[in-house]
Amino acid sequence: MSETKSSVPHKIIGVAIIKNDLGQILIDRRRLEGAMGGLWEFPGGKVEPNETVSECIKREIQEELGIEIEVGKHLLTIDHTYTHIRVTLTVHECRHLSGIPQPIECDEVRWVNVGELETFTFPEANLQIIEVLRKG
Ligand SMILES: Nc1nc2c([nH]c(=O)n2[C@H]2C[C@H](O)[C@@H](COP(=O)(O)OP(=O)(O)OP(=O)(O)O)O2)c(=O)[nH]1
Ligand SMILES: [Mg+2]
Repeated sequence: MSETKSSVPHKIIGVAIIKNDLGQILIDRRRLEGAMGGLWEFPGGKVEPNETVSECIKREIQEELGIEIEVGKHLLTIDHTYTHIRVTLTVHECRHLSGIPQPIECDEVRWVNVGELETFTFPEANLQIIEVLRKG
């Protein structure tokens, strides 16, 4: 008998590729304590019950960074299984509207050029996102 079902929890994550007027992208560094601590990521978080992915992204970005964004079109979806969790990253392009990003729920935030992304350490699942952005 083959074992095909994974027993780790599965979460749907809304992920924002937020661009400013200079074409830079906003990244944040996850808190040192906790899962994937210290790694850089694109802002976002878990989709709550009765919430669309777009609603989730807008809410998470307001909660985590204190800024207003416009959630734009879907860019890609990545399904990835880590040792303790399986995530489905639903990635949307977003536009920065107002506010200066604050590291409210993370250690650091930065605007970076697409070409600089490879110099930061991201979770494994992000390699595909960065590849798409570099080609974009
Ligand atoms: N936001 C975000 N999460 C990512 C990225 N890449 C990646 O593997 N993840 C994973 C890390 C986590 O397992 C999961 C995001 O969950 P999270 O715990 O940060 O969710 P959250 O913001 O709702 O946080 P919390 O309220 O549960 O603390 O997705 C990414 O680029 N951005
Ligand atoms: Mg988050």
